[in-house]
Amino acid sequence: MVLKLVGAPVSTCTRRVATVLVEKKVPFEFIPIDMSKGEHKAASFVSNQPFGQVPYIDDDGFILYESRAIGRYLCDKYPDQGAKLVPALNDVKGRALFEQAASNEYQNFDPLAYRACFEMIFKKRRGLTPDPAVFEQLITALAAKLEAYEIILGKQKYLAGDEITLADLFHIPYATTLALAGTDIMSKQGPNVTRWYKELSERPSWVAVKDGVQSMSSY
Ligand SMILES: N[C@@H](CCC(=O)N[C@@H](CS)C(=O)NCC(=O)O)C(=O)O
Repeated sequence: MVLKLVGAPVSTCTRRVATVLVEKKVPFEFIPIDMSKGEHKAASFVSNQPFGQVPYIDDDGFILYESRAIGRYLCDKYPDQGAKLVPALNDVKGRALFEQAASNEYQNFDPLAYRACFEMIFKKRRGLTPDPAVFEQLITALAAKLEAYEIILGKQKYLAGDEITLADLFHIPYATTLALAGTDIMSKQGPNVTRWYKELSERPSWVAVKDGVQSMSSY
């Protein structure tokens, strides 16, 4: 049975998963959830995603949520299909460097990037008033983190080495949404971050889903 991706077409986390599905060339059926109607809080949804957040996948009855966990699952299930994205299990050092880079995304990049996007974009959707001063503080803090990225990416092509991994791809949804929030931080931090961000934002898997996820029946 074809894998089902249950999510919202332009949610950042749903598009994170869809990007990996496209990278791994996994056909999927997209089941859209209308968050404006609160469908993600309905009992039928919460029975599969107890936090009432999109997305989750239904892989022939196997239910999994958390976008990054889904990405890892897809790479483990389809190691020889599509882009590799995660070092092999027996590549102990490669695996450790991948997890180091993935932690950077989750701990150093995502909290600040998410809050900056929340301040200028998501607040408006909820009828709240953005605070540009808070946004600027967050962007200043994020710029300090990106100074470390500039050093890392000056020594290697990607965050975990010279091969692209999930750790790079996981950044794309919020890195690109930052531009919509009104900052060019990803393009002016330094030549290495600029080069890395440009490549990620133009990656075909992201281009295929960035304007809204749709089912993919074949590749
Ligand atoms: N850590 C979760 C976060 C999921 C998440 O926050 N999803 C957002 C949309 S991108 C959501 O459903 N927000 C609604 C809510 O939290 O009530 C993941 O990576 O899947």
